[in-house]
Amino acid sequence: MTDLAPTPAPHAFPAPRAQADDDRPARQEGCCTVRGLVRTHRRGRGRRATVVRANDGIDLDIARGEVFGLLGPNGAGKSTLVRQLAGLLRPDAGAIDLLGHDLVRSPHLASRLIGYLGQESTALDELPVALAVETTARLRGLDRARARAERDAVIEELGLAPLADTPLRRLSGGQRRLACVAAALTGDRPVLILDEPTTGMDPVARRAVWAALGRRRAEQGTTVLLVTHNVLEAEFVLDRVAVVDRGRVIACDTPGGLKALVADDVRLELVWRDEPPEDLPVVAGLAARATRVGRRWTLRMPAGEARELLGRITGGPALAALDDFRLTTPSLEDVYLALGGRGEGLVRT
Ligand SMILES: Nc1ncnc2c1ncn2[C@@H]1O[C@H](COP(=O)(O)OP(=O)(O)OP(=O)(O)O)[C@@H](O)[C@H]1O
Repeated sequence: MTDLAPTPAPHAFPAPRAQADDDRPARQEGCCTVRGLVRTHRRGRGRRATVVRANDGIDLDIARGEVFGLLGPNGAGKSTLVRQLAGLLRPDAGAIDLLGHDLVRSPHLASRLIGYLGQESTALDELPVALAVETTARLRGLDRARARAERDAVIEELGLAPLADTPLRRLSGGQRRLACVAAALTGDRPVLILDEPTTGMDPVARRAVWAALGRRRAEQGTTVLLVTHNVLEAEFVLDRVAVVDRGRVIACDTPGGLKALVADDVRLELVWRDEPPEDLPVVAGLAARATRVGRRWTLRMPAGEARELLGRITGGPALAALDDFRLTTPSLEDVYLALGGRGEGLVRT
């Protein structure tokens, strides 16, 4: 497949309140400020123990009403960061201000301000979906009538009505995740922190989640902090994104602003039927520059060079070894690679 056009957005969020005309959210009142955050984990026991610097001096500024993302591969330090913001993990050093509160000194305040969805949430597994949502709402301080009203609304909103009476442990992975998102959305929290909320979900469920978050942002000014390693989602749903690698923020901007860093380039993807024919000079010349995932080679280069290369590949013997190729405008993944990030942990579907 050849595709020179940018992929269309599957879902566009409603604009945040007071958004500017360009795609850059207007600078609003601060929601969360992080300065110099350091958190280490000890791995192993005894003399063999090593220390992992999971967050290595993180600075962030998140505005109210913003949908802000943390993008990075496995082990980059995203969950460690959001668990500190949610008051579940104490930083070794640094400061976190959330809506004017010092969360390092008073981590217990986080649970009153934040609706948090962690990567693993098994606490609700034995409960039917409706009761899990209602219980979460009650735990977050809603009276019974309001908790039930929120339960019914969010179950409807996320299309969970047919599963309302099914215990979470009997659901598929994606359905279970959707039920956990439903629970996380209850309780009118001004800030939602969701760690890979759409993992395992089909496109319909994902769209329902993005719509629900967009609605809360548009109607209540809710601030949303999302963790993802899905570069496509990051492009479509986030106002701004911090690219995290090895415990550090290596870039932070709007998806458009980040992509401008590599705007003069295009991305060339080559999918080989079998082993790439590296004995052919044109292929051998690309081998060292390509990022390889299985039989897929990805390269970023100026548009003219890509056209010339494709001409040589498709006009010569290399064509017989080629299963598919694709020429596209750069994505956040290209930005990530250009910044020195490791691309193999990122998801593109
Ligand atoms: N409880 C822990 N004990 C020891 N090491 C940990 C612990 N939690 C995280 N780590 C390590 O800290 C680093 C950052 O992990 P973290 O879970 O924050 O990354 P992540 O970006 O959220 O990854 P993923 O996308 O896989 O969820 C990794 O090297 C990880 O192995």
